Amino acid sequence: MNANGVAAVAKSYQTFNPRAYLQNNYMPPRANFTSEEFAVPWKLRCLADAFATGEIHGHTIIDIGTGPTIYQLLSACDYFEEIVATDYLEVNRAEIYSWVHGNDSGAFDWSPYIQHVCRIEGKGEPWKEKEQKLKKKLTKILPIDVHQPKPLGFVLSQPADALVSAFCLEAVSPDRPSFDRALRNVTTLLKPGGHFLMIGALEESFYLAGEAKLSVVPMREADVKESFSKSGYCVHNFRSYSMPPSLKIGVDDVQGIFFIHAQKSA
Ligand SMILES: C[S@@+](CC[C@H](N)C(=O)[O-])C[C@H]1O[C@@H](n2cnc3c(N)ncnc32)[C@H](O)[C@@H]1O
Ligand SMILES: O=S(=O)(c1ccc2c(c1)CN[C@@H](CF)C2)N1CCSCC1
Repeated sequence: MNANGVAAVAKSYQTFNPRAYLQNNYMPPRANFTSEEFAVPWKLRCLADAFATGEIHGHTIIDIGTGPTIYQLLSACDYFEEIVATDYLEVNRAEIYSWVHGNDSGAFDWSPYIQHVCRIEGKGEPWKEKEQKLKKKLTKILPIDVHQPKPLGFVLSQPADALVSAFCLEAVSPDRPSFDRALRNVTTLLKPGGHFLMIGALEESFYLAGEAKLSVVPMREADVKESFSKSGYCVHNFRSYSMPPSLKIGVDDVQGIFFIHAQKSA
């Protein structure tokens, strides 16, 4: 284990600013919904399409490295009874808590995302209904460390039916072996035969979140597929998106995004 590298990552996250991170990635102009050619609609479409297959359902889904965002949970709402958010930082867990339980004052406004997902899911669901449904199902907001063999400690009594994760493992792993170990660690949280939906960065080496400059292990498509295969997954779907120059504004050096739908061997 690259203990020094993991410790350096943990130190770098101590200055992570959730609001700056949200500003950099989830607010206009970067967060553009006007066309499916943009990154955010692409991500939401990948998740909506995966859940629309009906293959991914059960009682509990765990989001690995939730951060201060909830967009990655919107299409899971109709397929799970319980949604568990997790993050390493208390400041991020507090952002999620504020959105779920707060009176909307000060919490981040996810309504454009909720409205977009209701539109592309095509069920005619009022966005306020989806918002309330997610808030009701998001029952746990837990500390996590993907570099620990038991990332959630001894909190959960049984493995989850599914996992979802967005921009986490590559953003917290100092190198490829650490990424592979982290994937193996979080896989212990998933039941055999369970599904894992992951969105992540391609060929990214850094990103900014306020004062924090975070290192990212650059991943290529082949690296992602190899990691999942080595962790005992069957890859059902892999899609990638190339970042247009207009979306490269200096807050990171991401070149593209990947979406992978993989199933843990039974
Ligand atoms: C790039 S952010 C991703 C946030 C969100 N999922 C998204 O889609 O934007 C990476 C997240 O990983 C969290 N993190 C940092 N170290 C971690 C660790 N050792 N284990 C799990 N999560 C960690 C950070 O606090 C941060 O919220
Ligand atoms: O949804 S994104 O693809 C996105 C969203 C979040 C992140 C990245 C990219 C890349 N850096 C990650 C650091 F880990 C965080 N997006 C990038 C283009 S503009 C809107 C936001």
